[in-house]
Amino acid sequence: MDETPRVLGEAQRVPPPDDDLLALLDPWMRARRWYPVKGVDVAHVPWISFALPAPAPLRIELHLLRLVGDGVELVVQVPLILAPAGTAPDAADDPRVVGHLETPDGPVTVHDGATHPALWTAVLAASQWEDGAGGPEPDPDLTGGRALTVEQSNSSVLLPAVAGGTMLKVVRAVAIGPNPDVTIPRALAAHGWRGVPRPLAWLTATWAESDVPAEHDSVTGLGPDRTAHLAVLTEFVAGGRDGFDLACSYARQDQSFTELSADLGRVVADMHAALAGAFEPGPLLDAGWLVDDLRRRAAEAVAKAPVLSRRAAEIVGFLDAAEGRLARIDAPIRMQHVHGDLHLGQVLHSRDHGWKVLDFEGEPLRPVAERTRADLALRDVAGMVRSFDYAAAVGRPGDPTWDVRARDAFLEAYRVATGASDAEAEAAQTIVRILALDKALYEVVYESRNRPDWTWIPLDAVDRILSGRT
Ligand SMILES: Nc1ncnc2c1ncn2[C@@H]1O[C@H](COP(=O)(O)OP(=O)(O)O)[C@@H](O)[C@H]1O
Ligand SMILES: O=P(O)(O)O[C@H]1O[C@H](CO)[C@@H](O[C@H]2O[C@H](CO)[C@@H](O)[C@H](O)[C@H]2O)[C@H](O)[C@H]1O
Repeated sequence: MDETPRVLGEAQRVPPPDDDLLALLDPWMRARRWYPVKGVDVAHVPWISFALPAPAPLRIELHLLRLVGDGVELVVQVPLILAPAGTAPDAADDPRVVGHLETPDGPVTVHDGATHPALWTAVLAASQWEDGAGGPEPDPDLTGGRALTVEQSNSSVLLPAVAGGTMLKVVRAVAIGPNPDVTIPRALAAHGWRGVPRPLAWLTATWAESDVPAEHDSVTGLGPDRTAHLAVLTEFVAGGRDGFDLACSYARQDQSFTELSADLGRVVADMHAALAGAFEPGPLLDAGWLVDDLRRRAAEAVAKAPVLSRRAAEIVGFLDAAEGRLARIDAPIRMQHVHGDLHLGQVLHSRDHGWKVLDFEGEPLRPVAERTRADLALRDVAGMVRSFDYAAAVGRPGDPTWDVRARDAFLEAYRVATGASDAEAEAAQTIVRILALDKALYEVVYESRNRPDWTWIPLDAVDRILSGRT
């Protein structure tokens, strides 16, 4: 095993995009599914850029741009392939083509790098590989390789012939510091938990203190950490079906989901046990901290989603009442590492392997520090509870109790698997209900920025929870 860390640094730096390239990227980025702040008025500020070795006449550039403005301060990665014009694909309406540029070397077609085999090869070669994962092959077999087009916050590429079948995730919203989607699955796999596909390789970028913008703030986390993961390669879950698609199709056919959701409850309990074993334990829950945090997050959601403003007073009232309920909880609740954005779209089901859990990045709209802090395992439980509601809203089952039955089966299996005492189970019920509101508020912001047609789904839930219904 090559012990030399493979990281992008000073030696790979290239100039950031010029005005022409920026002008091309500007509208293109805003229209991408992964663009994290749709409809928000932000500027695209070039930050740092790297080049990867590329076969002539191609150029491979990874641009990190800051999205700044309107309360937003994020970093996104835009990997590009620059090819002489006339090299296929070239059609302006091809989704893989960003556009065309005149350069001193002649006309160039700019490709979305995440969809281009030359980038996949270059990323695999520049990545650091897990011990025993085989390491980069000089000429990886990209047969069957394809960029996924499913809804997602990052760009994923299926590479069926690389390392026995892998998924390459090209990170879009860059987490500053070690990305939890690399560190957590690695730690879980090392701990012996088999419920997560094993990360095999990852691409890291580093920069100098002088690159950190003077006006940075705590939102991006641009500061002491000067590294980020730009891509991660993980084992492919063969035959894995996206849990949200699966649940929606069960709902559509009015087929009960209780058995699968009970299995999922057990897997989530196992995941929490493995996370508790793989990482240092967090502090005991301080109800005062939780209420303050809920109030802050709710205020942020109200500020970001105008549709929530007329519910602001009710939300405050709900949290005031929650404060009293939380203060009455006796059972000690230990905080720990959690998934952070658990929902049905983050789990894959296959006949051979049951449920596998993906994407430990946490909620992509939150600052990294908030995503990696010790938290309540019940936050993941609440995330899944919300997801059964989404599946019912999309799948429209004939049975009006479809989601309640799926949810209850999940909660009961989780309770049994964690061995919760009666007092703990009662406390959990209270907390999950409160965290379900927190999640639904986050979802209203997420949907209004990404899928406005779906905003009604979490908004209905907000209204139900505020009015005391489930
Ligand atoms: N290891 C894997 N094996 C099989 N499919 C995967 C794997 N990782 C991701 N996928 C598929 O890609 C989709 C997006 O992956 P995910 O990690 O959730 O990315 P994002 O951060 O973009 O949401 C998943 O819903 C799943 O369908
Ligand atoms: O999977 P991501 O890390 O990209 O998470 C974000 O996008 C999710 C949607 O893709 C969003 O999840 C919401 O929609 C799901 C159905 O598509 C549903 O299962 C979830 O319960 C619901 O929260 C997630 O909130 C967001 O962070």
